[in-house]
Amino acid sequence: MPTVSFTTLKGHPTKGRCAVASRDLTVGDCISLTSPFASSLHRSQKTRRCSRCFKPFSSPSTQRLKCTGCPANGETYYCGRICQVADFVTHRYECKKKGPRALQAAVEKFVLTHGENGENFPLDDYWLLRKFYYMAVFMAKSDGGEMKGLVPKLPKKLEVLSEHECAEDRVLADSVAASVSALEKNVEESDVTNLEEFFVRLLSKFRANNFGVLSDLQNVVGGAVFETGAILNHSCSPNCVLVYERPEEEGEEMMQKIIVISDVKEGEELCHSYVELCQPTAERKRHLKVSYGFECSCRRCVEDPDKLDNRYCEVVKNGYEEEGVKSRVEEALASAEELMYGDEQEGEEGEASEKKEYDLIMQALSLQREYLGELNLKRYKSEALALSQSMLLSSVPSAIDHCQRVCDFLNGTLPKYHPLLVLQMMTLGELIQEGGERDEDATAIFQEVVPKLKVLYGEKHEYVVRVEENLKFLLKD
Ligand SMILES: C[S@@+](CC[C@H](N)C(=O)[O-])C[C@H]1O[C@@H](n2cnc3c(N)ncnc32)[C@H](O)[C@@H]1O
Repeated sequence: MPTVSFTTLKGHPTKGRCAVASRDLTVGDCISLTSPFASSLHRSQKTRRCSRCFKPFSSPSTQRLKCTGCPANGETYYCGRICQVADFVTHRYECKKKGPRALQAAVEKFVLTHGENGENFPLDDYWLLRKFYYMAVFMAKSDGGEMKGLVPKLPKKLEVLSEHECAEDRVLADSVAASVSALEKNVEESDVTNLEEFFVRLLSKFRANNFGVLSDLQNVVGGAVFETGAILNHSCSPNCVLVYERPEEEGEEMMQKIIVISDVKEGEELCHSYVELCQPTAERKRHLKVSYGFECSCRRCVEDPDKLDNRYCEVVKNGYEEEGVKSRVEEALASAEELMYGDEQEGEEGEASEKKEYDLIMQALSLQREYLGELNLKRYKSEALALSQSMLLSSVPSAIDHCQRVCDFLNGTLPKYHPLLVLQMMTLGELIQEGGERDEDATAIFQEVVPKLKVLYGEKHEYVVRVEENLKFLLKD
């Protein structure tokens, strides 16, 4: 059941509405647990997860129901009958056989207006926008059967959310309106007169209010609109984080959980971060302006000019640019990337090629470690790349070294309860345990990580169980 606790809605002079704590809150308090208003799985995940609840399939070919009406390029799978039936409310509009035949053509036309393969358009956003629209249609219909005045009938909470408009939205709205109008003609009579205007508003609401749904490992697997989550404003030093709970029982929905990560006094505003926090102030501000239409005036951006900005580009030894070190670093990294992502090369494969990639990254990294500061973003990126490569190569000592440095970076830049930091620390503990030489260090890390994992993912989550078992094993020795 959706729950919202300990929050009151207030007006804010510059941000529109805001959510404030209605009592003192402490780390770990959950202020909201809600299912999505509309959601859409990313195309890359279509065969791997249930399209309604996003639960991963244990293996690609088993335990999943395929929608027989969907075209080959738009496969839709469900974890079971309950999810399939529940999703039909909106899926019937997008599914070729059961829905309008004009849709496929409309989508294709739409995609073609954005590059040959739709590469200029975030297609996953479009699928979610459509779901959002169909859900709004469904709500409007069940609320009186009229399409007329659909905008005021959008979910009430979203209706009053602040909107921003940008030229990009207008162009996009034009195309969406064209494809949906093709769709409408074939489905049902529509009273929506000015589709373009309608979609500018819909897009503005959508852009400012949709969320990337993250897997437990912090990869984006889909998008969704959550009415409660959408009420929280942004801060670059947030007191809340969002995590997504995957359903346990068949038919349950994926839930967005909002968790308090620092103590909050009654009356204080509750915020989460809309953007990646490990980036310089100017970058965060630019992203917020472009994607959400506001000038960030949070404490970190204004009152406390970011002390991290200098450290993100810190050079600790002279000559990085002048003596050509920078270009040597860039060359080595470009060659590594060419090997990793370029066309398949003849010759070495598998481990030999991975070793070569790793050596090139290390060539760059040894120079970066000598010349750049510990929180320098470029150095951090190479360190993270070297970590994945060393894990591919099953080289535990190198992986421990890189992982430790990545954790040090995240520790210096993220809030203590940030999922990325906590998960990276869990990995570090596991690598050290696997290395077998520093059990006390692994024990100390796990002891620090368990309470944080519990705060973020709950007492019974598989990560908590796993780390507690590791701890038990280490303490037994
Ligand atoms: C998801 S909504 C948040 C709730 C919104 N304030 C409302 O009135 O319902 C996102 C929008 O809120 C506003 N907003 C959020 N955080 C802000 C901030 N730190 N400063 C200024 N405006 C902000 C922007 O208009 C943004 O597009």
